[in-house]
Parts: sequence; C-alpha cells; structure tokens
Amino acid sequence: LETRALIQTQTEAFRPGPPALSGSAMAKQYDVLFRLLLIGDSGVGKTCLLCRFTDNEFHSSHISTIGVDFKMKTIEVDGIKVRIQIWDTAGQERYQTITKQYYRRAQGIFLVYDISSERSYQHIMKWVSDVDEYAPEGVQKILIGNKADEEQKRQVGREQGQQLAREYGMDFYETSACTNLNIKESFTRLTELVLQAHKKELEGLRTRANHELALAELEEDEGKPEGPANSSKTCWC
Ligand SMILES: Nc1nc2c(ncn2[C@@H]2O[C@H](COP(=O)(O)OP(=O)(O)OP(=O)(O)O)[C@@H](O)[C@H]2O)c(=O)[nH]1
Repeated sequence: LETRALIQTQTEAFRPGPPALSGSAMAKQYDVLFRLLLIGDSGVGKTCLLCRFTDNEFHSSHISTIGVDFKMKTIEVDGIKVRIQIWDTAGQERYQTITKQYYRRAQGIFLVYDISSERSYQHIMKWVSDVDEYAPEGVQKILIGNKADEEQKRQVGREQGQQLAREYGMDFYETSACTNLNIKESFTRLTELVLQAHKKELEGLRTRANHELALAELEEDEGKPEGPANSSKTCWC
C-alpha cells in the first residue's frame, strides 16, 4: 500500500444544496448537475470504480486517497443530460473528519464493500449510520459489493449483499472495476434514483421561467469556493 500526496486535477468548488439546473451556455452541455459520493473502507476499490467509470481505466496498485477527490462525467438518462460530480472519499479512519463534511452535499451515495473482505461488509452498518447522521434526508443510496472478479477469495456471498441491501431499502450491485462489471449500470441507476427523487425540481426545466430561475441558482452554486478547501486527493488514473 502506497500513500502519496495528490495532485488535484480539477479545482471547481461547490456549495451544498439541491441539484443545480443549468441554463445559458451550460445548457448546451448538460441539463442538471448532481453530486454523488463514494464511501466505504479503505481498499474496497472506490477510486478504481470512479476511474473505470469516468476514464475506463484500472490500476492494480493501491494508492490511498487522501481526504477527498472528485471527477466529473456527463451521461444522458431519460433524455436528460446529467452532469455528475462524483466525490471519492478516503476510507482511512484518520480522514473521517474531513470526509464527513462532504456528506451533506450529496444527492446520491454509493456504499462500497469488497466481496473478498468480510470486515468491509460488516462495516457497511457503520457507514450507513454515518450517512444517517451527516447526509441530507432523502439522499439516495446504493450498496456495491466490489471485486466480483475475485471469486476464489470471496468471503461475502451475493445473497448476503442482497439481504443487507433489502434491510436498508437499497438497490444492490456486485461490481468489478477490474473487469468493468456493472460499473455503468450502477452509476446510471444511482443517477436515475436521484432524478426520480428530484422530479419536481426537474419539471422546471420544461418552462422558460423556471429555467432562468434555475440558472441563477447554478451561478451562485458554481462561483464560490467554500470552507475547508478540497483536501488534496490521490488519483493516478
Ligand atoms: N481484483 C480487483 N481488484 C480491485 C478492484 N477494484 C479495486 N481493486 C484493487 O483494490 C486496491 C484498492 O483500490 P482503491 O480503488 O485504491 O481503493 P479505495 O477504496 O479507493 O481505497 P482508499 O483510497 O484507501 O479508501 C487496488 O490495488 C485496486 O487495484 C476490482 O474490482 N477487482
């Protein structure tokens, strides 16, 4: 395991709040902006899931994320162009004070464990209680059992993942950042859930008056840096 100071490649800063709807020049690129968050124990593969989704890359070394990092990607769901800003958090305990500050800005959260680590699965309960405490009410959640390619090392059965997801009312996917299993599917599903949860606000996209109102919200959202700066991040993808 290697820990390095990160190079932050993107420097946008965002404020908490509802999903931002776009207008003007931005409207040509996307209709709505969402913030998603990846949480789970160190080493379960959060950074790799993100790199696979945004850049279709996989790296076999474990370079622990320091604090938080994010990447952006635009996808189209139900005819709506959605720009998703995905925050990758450090799983290491020592960064939890920082990472918890990012929960309140999320509209959707991936809770990730590693199917070859019973411990990371048991810890999902702890991550769920952190979400209950720090994330906004109504935040959408999905449970991910990553490293599904590691069948010989499996410690957590697929049914155990399904059972836990049922208990917490979440959708469940087994994924592999290594083989690209269910990556697009799980990111698209969480985006769909967020879209459904914010259906009312999104209906505003259909009327010009609401569209302009939404633009003002976006400008306010994008222009200002906030509190503790994005901590340094590690992504070598
Ligand atoms: N076999 C296999 N290995 C994976 C997969 N995803 C990640 N890994 C490996 O697991 C290790 C940890 O991956 P990371 O993405 O850095 O883990 P993380 O959850 O971001 O870790 P922290 O930043 O410390 O919280 C790396 O060696 C990855 O190559 C996967 O789907 N299959």
